[in-house]
Amino acid sequence: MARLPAGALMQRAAAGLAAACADALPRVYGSRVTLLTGSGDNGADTLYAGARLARRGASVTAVLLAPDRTHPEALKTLLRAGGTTATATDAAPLLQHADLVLDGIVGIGGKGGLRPEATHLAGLLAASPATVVAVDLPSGIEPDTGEVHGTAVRADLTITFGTHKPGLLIDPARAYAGSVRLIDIGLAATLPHTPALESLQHADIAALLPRPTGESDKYRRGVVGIAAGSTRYPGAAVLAVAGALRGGAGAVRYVGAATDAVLARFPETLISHTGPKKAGRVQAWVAGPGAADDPAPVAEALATDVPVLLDADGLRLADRDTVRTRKAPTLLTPHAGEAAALLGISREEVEAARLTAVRELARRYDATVLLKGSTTLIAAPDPDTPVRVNATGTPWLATAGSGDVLSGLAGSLLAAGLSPLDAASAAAYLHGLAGRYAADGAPTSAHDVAEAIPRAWRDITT
Ligand SMILES: NC(=O)C1=CN([C@@H]2O[C@H](COP(=O)(O)OP(=O)(O)OC[C@H]3O[C@@H](n4cnc5c(N)ncnc54)[C@H](O)[C@@H]3O)[C@@H](O)[C@H]2O)[C@@H](O)CC1
Ligand SMILES: Nc1ncnc2c1ncn2[C@@H]1O[C@H](COP(=O)(O)OP(=O)(O)O)[C@@H](O)[C@H]1O
Repeated sequence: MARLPAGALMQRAAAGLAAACADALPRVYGSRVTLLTGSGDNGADTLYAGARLARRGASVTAVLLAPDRTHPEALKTLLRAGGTTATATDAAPLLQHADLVLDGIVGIGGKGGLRPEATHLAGLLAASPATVVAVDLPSGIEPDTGEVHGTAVRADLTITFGTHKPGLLIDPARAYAGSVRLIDIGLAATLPHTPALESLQHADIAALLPRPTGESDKYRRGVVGIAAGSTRYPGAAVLAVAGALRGGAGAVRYVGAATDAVLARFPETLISHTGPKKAGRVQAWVAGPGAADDPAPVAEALATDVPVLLDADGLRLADRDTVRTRKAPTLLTPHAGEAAALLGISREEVEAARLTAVRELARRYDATVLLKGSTTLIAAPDPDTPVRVNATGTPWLATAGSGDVLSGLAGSLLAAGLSPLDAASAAAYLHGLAGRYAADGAPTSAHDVAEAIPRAWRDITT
């Protein structure tokens, strides 16, 4: 992100910060505020905000990480307002007895984790009962990727300026930010034209969802083929069909070994007793959930000229060169473990660097990739397309089979004519919202999530 000189923008940032701190304190007058002030503009923000709080009667002390490189004007302003300074060696009692701590060690200029002195302060802060407000972003997280290298500040509240940074949206860094409040300081004209990330909201998703018209019939609305399930895992087929039936396609066609289980639950499913190749008219295939070790249906689906979504076993069974060279688009929907296997790295490495992982998979497979988990990310094969971060969801979705529901839902949207990027984005959004409704603060099941999809759809579109 381009950096701008201080000045008016910094004053706006400081005003917003001071107002947020005042909201977070029972009262400003007489409260004890400690500033963790680094040598950059992020530190200067704390000094200007601290000056505003000092003028309102707070007792404000700035712990200066680099006393000789502190922003001189900002420091003068704090001192004039009655604030005081301390060095890092005196920080322990100041942090322990503060009501509120403003973290301005580093902002968007901090890369590669905190340096030792800052690490020490972050450790002391973790043991403090004070409310921690991070300036722009919590110090120590990687602003542009959401990675965390070593110790980082854990904030209760982050006041961010102008735009959300990727690190505030992607785990693991996201978890360090607490609640995030965006303040508009007039940066819009200076932000990059194409963002690195985008996060679709209700109205964006509503505009993508298919709507039947007077001319619609089941074939025009799209037929989604589900090649899933096995004698070992029949439930995966049932759940993928459950998701597909709620995804906007006009019909769901099933091929596989779980016909009886699928029909028992969903008699409206069309059944084909062949593989995908001869199954009849289908506008998009979902291949892989519960497929166990049979590569044939996956290979047959990939040999068609319609979009294919590969999930679960399908990811393992598919041939990478076939995916890369097919003409019709492919959508991959791995969780972190599956992504790790495809990339030849560990699950932990994927979870620590989700943005890199999803981009790399999209590049290697020349496919759209939806990486599931605590932060769901969707990357298109074109590296210049912003990665999408899903805004809905709940950890209650981490329940067996909920991924199968997602694959059916996304496949149905593909069959209805959405591009892989839009189908994946809309499916993740609906699925996350349905997960929240189904769970409502208590454990839920994949089937409940599927049944909550229509409510999520209605909420988005009405
Ligand atoms: N237009 C803008 O971009 C605005 C930026 N503002 C603030 O300016 C910040 C960016 O300021 P800067 O570019 O000066 O950068 P930072 O203040 O984020 O960090 C740079 C300073 O931190 C030190 N540092 C770097 N990495 C470190 C590490 N790992 N551990 C400890 N110290 C480290 C460096 O020596 C450098 O002096 C934003 O985050 C925001 O708070 C606001 O004032 C509003 C306007
Ligand atoms: N910690 C989490 N927070 C939010 N959502 C999660 C979390 N863990 C998993 N999920 C979501 O739950 C679903 C699980 O899918 P998946 O791992 O494929 O399960 P399964 O293979 O059992 O169907 C995905 O939509 C994923 O994004």
